[in-house]
Amino acid sequence: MRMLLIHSDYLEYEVKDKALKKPEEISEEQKRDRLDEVLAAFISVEKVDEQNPKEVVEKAVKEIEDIASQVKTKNIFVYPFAHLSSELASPDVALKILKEIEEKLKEKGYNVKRAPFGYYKAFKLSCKGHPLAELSRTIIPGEAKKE
Ligand SMILES: C[C@@H](O)[C@H](N)C(=O)N[C@H]1[C@@H](O)[C@H](n2cnc3c(N)ncnc32)O[C@@H]1CO
Repeated sequence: MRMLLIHSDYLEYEVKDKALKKPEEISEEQKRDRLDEVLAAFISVEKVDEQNPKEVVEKAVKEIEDIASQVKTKNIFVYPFAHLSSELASPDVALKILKEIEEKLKEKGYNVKRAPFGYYKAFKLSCKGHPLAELSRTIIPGEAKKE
C-alpha cells in the first residue's frame, strides 16, 4: 500500500464520471463532500496487500493515527487514489481494505469521511505547508517502510 498524507485546511471533492465499469454505489449526498482541518490520506492499495489485508489495514490505521496525533487533528479523509503505484490491487480487495480502514478509524473516535470508490473526481485541497504537512508511507504485509 502507498499512502500520501496531506494536512490541509480543507479537502472537498465532486464526483464526475465512472472510472470503473461497476463503481461503488453512492447516495446523492456522497456525490460531493468536504472536511475542514483534515488529514487527507490518498491511498493506493497494491497487489502485495492481497496477501494479508488484515495486517495492512492495521498498519495503515497505525500510521494514520501516528500522523494525525502529530498534526493534532481528528478529522481524516480516506481518499482512494490509484496513481501512487503501478501494481494495484483488484478493485474488490481495494474497496474492502479502504472500508476497513475507515471503520477502524471511526471505532477509535476519529471523524472520518471516505471519498467514493471507482470514479473520476474533481477535488480541491489546501495544504498547510508546515514541515509535517506532506508525508508518504509504504506499507507491505510484514513490514512498514517510512519515507
Ligand atoms: C481516477 C482518479 O480521478 C481517482 N482519484 C481514482 O484514483 N479513482 C480510482 C479509485 O477510486 C478506484 N481504485 C481502483 N483500484 C484502486 C486501488 N487499487 N487503490 C485505490 N483506488 C482504486 O477506482 C478508480 C479507478 O482506478
